[in-house]
Amino acid sequence: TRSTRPQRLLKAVQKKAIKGDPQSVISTIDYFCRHSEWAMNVGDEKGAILDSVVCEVSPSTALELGTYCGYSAVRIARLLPPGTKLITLEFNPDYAAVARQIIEYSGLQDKICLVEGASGDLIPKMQELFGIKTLDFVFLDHWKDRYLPDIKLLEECQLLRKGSILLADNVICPGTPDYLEYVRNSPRYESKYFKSHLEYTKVEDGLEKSVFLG
Ligand SMILES: O=C(NCCCOCn1ccc2cnccc21)c1cc(-c2ccc(F)cc2)cc(O)c1O
Ligand SMILES: [Mg+2]
Repeated sequence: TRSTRPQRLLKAVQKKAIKGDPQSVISTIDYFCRHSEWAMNVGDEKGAILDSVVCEVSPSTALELGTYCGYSAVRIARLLPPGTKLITLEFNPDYAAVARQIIEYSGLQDKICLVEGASGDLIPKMQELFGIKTLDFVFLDHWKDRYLPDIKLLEECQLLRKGSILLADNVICPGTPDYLEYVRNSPRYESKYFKSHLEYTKVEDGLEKSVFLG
């Protein structure tokens, strides 16, 4: 049967990228998605904003919801200080299988812990599974209708502390209206919108950065 888009993206990485070089994996994926087949990676334009927030936060504990093919996991992990790990959660086993191989190809497998499952199931178990108390940084890039319930769950599970940073992809396209309304109006968050474009297109999209105030 026909290969899947993630499998074709993986093949392009294995053919064109330099093994062990995260930047070449990132550039190869961006080239493939711009010139061969669009795919829902955060992309180069929003990726640069993601990079700047990760560098600013320099997190000791980081969570990504929505791995897909591992593009943003590689972007984040390449910037993490030594000894820190990114936990990334993927619901779709086929996406996870491709992401593992792309992460390994980039040489960042020791900085990334990929977990398969649903956010609603994993979040309550994070402290016991990973021996963490709170999260310094969360990148939301999974089902858009799960952003709001999941940050409420992060609050309930005491996984956020004063100063924890949430960065949400796709707040315009496909859009996360209930999440935006909440973080922009809740006294417990200070929010800022970074205007950009949907990956590899001219369509407006953006990232919302929200600081938990405790
Ligand atoms: O849908 C998107 N992402 C989500 C994937 C499933 O995530 C499922 N998923 C991953 C962990 C996880 C954990 N728990 C539950 C569900 C969980 C997504 C979609 C678009 C997009 C924009 C315009 C279009 F015309 C078509 C698509 C762009 C993006 O940047 C996206 O991120
Ligand atoms: Mg996205």
